[in-house]
Amino acid sequence: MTNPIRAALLDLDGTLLDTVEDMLHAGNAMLRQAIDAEPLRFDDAAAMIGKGSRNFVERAFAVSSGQPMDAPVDQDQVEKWFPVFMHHYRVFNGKTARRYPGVAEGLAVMRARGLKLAVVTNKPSELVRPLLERFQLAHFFDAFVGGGDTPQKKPDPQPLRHACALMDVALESAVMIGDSMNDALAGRNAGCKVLLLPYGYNEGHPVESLEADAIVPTLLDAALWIDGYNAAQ
Ligand SMILES: O=C(O)COP(=O)(O)O
Ligand SMILES: [Mg+2]
Repeated sequence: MTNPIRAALLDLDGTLLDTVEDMLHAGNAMLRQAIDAEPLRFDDAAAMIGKGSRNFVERAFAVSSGQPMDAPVDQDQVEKWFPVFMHHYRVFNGKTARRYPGVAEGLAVMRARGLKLAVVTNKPSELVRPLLERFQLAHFFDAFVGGGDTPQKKPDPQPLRHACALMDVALESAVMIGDSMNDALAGRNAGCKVLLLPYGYNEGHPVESLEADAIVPTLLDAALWIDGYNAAQ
């Protein structure tokens, strides 16, 4: 029985847009106010992105006090300063971000083939559409699922299920395209195909070490991989 791919679920940070500096600036503005700490470095911030903004704030406090990023931190402090981080994040959202090569081209090919497209990101939901509009990408998408739209975030499959329900597509007919273990695990757990891009943020777990149907260099290559897959069905 044939089962062509009818929908693509796209991760945002590290897949569509390079957003490290937005998060780095917001994190450092918060840390300056909270504990007058040494600023986070670019490489630290890149490794800390993946499990949503509250987790980024926890990691910011851990790293700025010289701990490994997933060391336990004072949750009262996180509770207090998370809204301050979000205030700065709203201000910086998209200011220093950039589109990765092949993104608009890849999305255009997927749309031309009739695929439904959703963004499935752990970035807080309120920031998702304004950011994609700023980069002229929002119009490609049928659905937007961000952090807070489902009780659980990636790597839980919940947000992928929600996106497929919104688009009326079976999970088995969808491919999750992302940059990290959160995307790979969520995709596998949901029963989707998984494509990974090597240029994003992987929390120290290179995409080569993750379970996927393929690693593709750009989103345009992802679109061509889907063409090849569907032609073979
Ligand atoms: O906000 C994050 O931590 C990661 O967002 P992403 O799911 O779009 O990679
Ligand atoms: Mg990502």
